[in-house]
Amino acid sequence: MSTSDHKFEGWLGLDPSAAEGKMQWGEFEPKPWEETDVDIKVTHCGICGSDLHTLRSGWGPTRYPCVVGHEIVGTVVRVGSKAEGGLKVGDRVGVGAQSDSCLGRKGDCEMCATEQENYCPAQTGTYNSVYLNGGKSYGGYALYNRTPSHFVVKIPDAISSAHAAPMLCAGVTTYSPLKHHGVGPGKTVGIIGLGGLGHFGVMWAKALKADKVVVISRTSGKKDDALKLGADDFIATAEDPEWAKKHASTLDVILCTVSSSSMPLMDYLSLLRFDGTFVQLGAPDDGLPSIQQFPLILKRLKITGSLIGSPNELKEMLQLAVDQNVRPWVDEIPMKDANRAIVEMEAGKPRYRYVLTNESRGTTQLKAGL
Ligand SMILES: NC(=O)c1ccc[n+]([C@@H]2O[C@H](COP(=O)([O-])OP(=O)(O)OC[C@H]3O[C@@H](n4cnc5c(N)ncnc54)[C@H](O)[C@@H]3O)[C@@H](O)[C@H]2O)c1
Ligand SMILES: [Zn+2]
Repeated sequence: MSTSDHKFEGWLGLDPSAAEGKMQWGEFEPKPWEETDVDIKVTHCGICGSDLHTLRSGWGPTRYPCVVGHEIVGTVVRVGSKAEGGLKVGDRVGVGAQSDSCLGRKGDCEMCATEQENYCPAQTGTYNSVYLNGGKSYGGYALYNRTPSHFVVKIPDAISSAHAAPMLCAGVTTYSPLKHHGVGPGKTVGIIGLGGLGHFGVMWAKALKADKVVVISRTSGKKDDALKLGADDFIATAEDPEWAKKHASTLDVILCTVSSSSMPLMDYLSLLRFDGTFVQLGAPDDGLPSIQQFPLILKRLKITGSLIGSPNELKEMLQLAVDQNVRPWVDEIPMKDANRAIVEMEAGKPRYRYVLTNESRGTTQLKAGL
């Protein structure tokens, strides 16, 4: 099919019940085409925790109909005459959680000028967002995707599409803060929550040669996995009341990927050494627990956050994955089973990322499978 004269098809969330596995297959109107755009035949799309927050309007009202999915890999089928990056029809490419920014079109933008496009105030999310030309953004639980070329990255030959997909959000969201906060030799790192983001956090911290990586989880159910992923130690907070005391002041940098507000934040902070940094990545629907001042004051602690990664960081991370042989643990699930997959994601089943796949499935088969 030519993508120029068709609507696209995908899994539409129509109201918050979509997050309970009630997405419906249907047509949507991609953004109006611009010559800087690329159309991609989606072969793979990872399922990120953010897809669930958005489907259920957890972060405020979602712009339904909404097609989620921002760990997209596929094949280029159409390239605009002004596309960047030497992209060609047939290239294997990826799109992460950001699909546009002002790129200077709105005047001076310090973030775009310094290649930190992910912090551009006018950034467009890959779904549930609006482009500067007024079109809505739709994600990768679909057959096709249209994205401005600046936010389309080539996938290195050495990385399979199923492995590349989760790197584009979960991967870069953990890689970027580890790099930014100087994780490497001499640093000890804690990763709270072993899910899609968390399992990448462990692997990147090891690939960056951190001295020690500790996983902090509620139970010891994932301990063996954590050690296989490269972790040096594991803390099960629900199984040892003394955990915070035993491990006090041992970590330099903590990434917190927990997506619910019921977390012992002050105990987590007590694990940091003097001058340590706590990076919140998880984005609970109902915010974070309150913070007491003295632990911060007494150890000069820093609490910060981090948002996905820039196009340059995506490229850097893919290269690190090639050089250090970092690959996520994925389960491939046919696109037709997306509703089942998101219900299982909500229940915490993936070990550690589900990737929806359209490979060798046409529209007819998808419809037949509904
Ligand atoms: N900051 C960003 O740029 C960014 C990017 C992507 C995702 N996110 C957010 O990160 C969060 C995690 O996303 P994900 O895709 O890794 O989800 P996930 O479900 O794969 O992983 C979350 C993990 O946290 C664990 N967990 C939940 N509560 C916990 C607790 N109290 N203690 C310890 N572990 C706990 C869960 O069991 C699960 O393993 C979501 O809120 C998502 O929206 C943020
Ligand atoms: Zn994501």
